[in-house]
Amino acid sequence: MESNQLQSIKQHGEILAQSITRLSKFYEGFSTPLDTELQILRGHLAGQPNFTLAALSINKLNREIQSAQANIKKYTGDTVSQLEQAVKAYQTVFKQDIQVKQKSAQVLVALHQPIANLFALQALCVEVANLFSHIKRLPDNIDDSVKRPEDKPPSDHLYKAILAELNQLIDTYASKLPDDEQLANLRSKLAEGMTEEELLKSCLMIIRLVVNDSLSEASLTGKVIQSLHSALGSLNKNVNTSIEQSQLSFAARQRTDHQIRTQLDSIEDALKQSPSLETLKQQAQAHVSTIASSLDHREEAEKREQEALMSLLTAMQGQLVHLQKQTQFYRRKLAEQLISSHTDTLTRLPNRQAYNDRLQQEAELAQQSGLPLALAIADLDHFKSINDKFGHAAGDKTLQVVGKHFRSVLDEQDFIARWGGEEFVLLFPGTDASALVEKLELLRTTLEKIPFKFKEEKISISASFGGASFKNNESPEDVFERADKHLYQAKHSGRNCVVTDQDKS
Ligand SMILES: Nc1nc2c(ncn2[C@@H]2O[C@H](COP(=O)(O)OP(=O)(O)OP(=O)(O)O)[C@@H](O)[C@H]2O)c(=O)[nH]1
Repeated sequence: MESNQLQSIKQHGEILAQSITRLSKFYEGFSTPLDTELQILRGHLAGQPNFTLAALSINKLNREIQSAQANIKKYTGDTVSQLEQAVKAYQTVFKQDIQVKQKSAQVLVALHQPIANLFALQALCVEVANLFSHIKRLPDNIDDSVKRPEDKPPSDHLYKAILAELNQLIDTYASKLPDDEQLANLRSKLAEGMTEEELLKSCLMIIRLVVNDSLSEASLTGKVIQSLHSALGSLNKNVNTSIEQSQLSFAARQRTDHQIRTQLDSIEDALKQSPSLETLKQQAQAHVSTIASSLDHREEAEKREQEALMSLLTAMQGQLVHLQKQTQFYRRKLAEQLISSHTDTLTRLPNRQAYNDRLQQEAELAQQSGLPLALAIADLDHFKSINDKFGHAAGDKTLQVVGKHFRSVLDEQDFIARWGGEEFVLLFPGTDASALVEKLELLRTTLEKIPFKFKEEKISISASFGGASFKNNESPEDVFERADKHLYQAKHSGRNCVVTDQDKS
């Protein structure tokens, strides 16, 4: 009997351990503590399962899942910064409108508050959407002083700034919606230039896209997290129920064992004290039948217990499968988001966000190791004329070829990202000031040799470079500013040249 029971517990433990193994595979790499805890849980379920320790382990797992929310926090941060960009652009455009100015300022304050959860993010998105609903009143509301004649595209600083922001937002969404015609049209119209009214309408379209996307991301991620929590909660509840059942069955078995022992003691007493063989026979029969009935009860109870345990394990297995599916979906989604949020859609190079992340890493590494670090900005020369002369598609193609070329010339450890427009930003770990000049010269000279041909016309493309090396305790912003100044000098010295800190001294 005892061995039957052991056998059954062993089988159940094995089923659960198998499910946990599958779950571990899906979670693998998601987070190291999660991997470790799943391994511990597998240990508790291997051989003779220890449900008490397994319950503790599942509680820990619950906590680890919660820490996955830190990732969500990062995505929340990205969404908030996109919303902030959009609100700022909107605020600048409607600067004449006091009401908009006040409301935008309120929304910006709200965007700077800590965001407790995805629902709070959703509320912020709704707030931004409400703010932008003002644009519906655009034709009556917009100040005449900011209107321009239809045929004269505006070219002031503000217009350029909005254009750059819009281009960046379009890049972000183009990868998510590659077949969106409206987005593709908008991209080419932006490159051709547009009136302020058209620009405002484009702003509205992109803003709607950002808000809708943020809302759907927030609700999707919220649903997944909720589902993971509820699945782990049910699992935990089931393990606790199983422990309670085991305790109850143990007590019941103890009671039956006690009854059997009492009956056996009574037989022994009867053997000693019985006056005749006939009486002894009768007493022994009565005791044997009581023992037989106790054993029957015990067997039935064990069968019931086994059935209950089996159905509990089946339910747990179902929950684990559900959990696996959710986790797989969630991991894929996170990976996709991470890649698309760090890649420039046109050149497939890392984008500005990726550059910011990498810059932080490289600056920290350089500080720890004491190795040199340099950065540079590359800006194509007279790029506008390529667009003007050969069309926007030729301009796009040029950016792709140049991006690919720069990447192929650079060493593996060097980093390049598209900063925006016709500008690229580069990081050179372990590169000192003179090596920086050599590397930038190599990029420059090899670029001008690429044979570009548009509409049968051979043209040469060149770029200007501004480079700077990190000095002790210098902030990345200061180094970037210096590189930018050097780039400005390069442009004003006739273009197609490299200017770095070395040229200054
Ligand atoms: N085709 C294409 N053009 C772009 C893209 N992003 C920005 N541009 C264009 O790049 C041009 C940049 O022009 P400018 O800032 O005047 O610079 P430039 O003509 O290179 O002149 P210099 O930098 O002074 O040598 C503008 O016409 C933008 O419309 C893009 O993704 N594709």
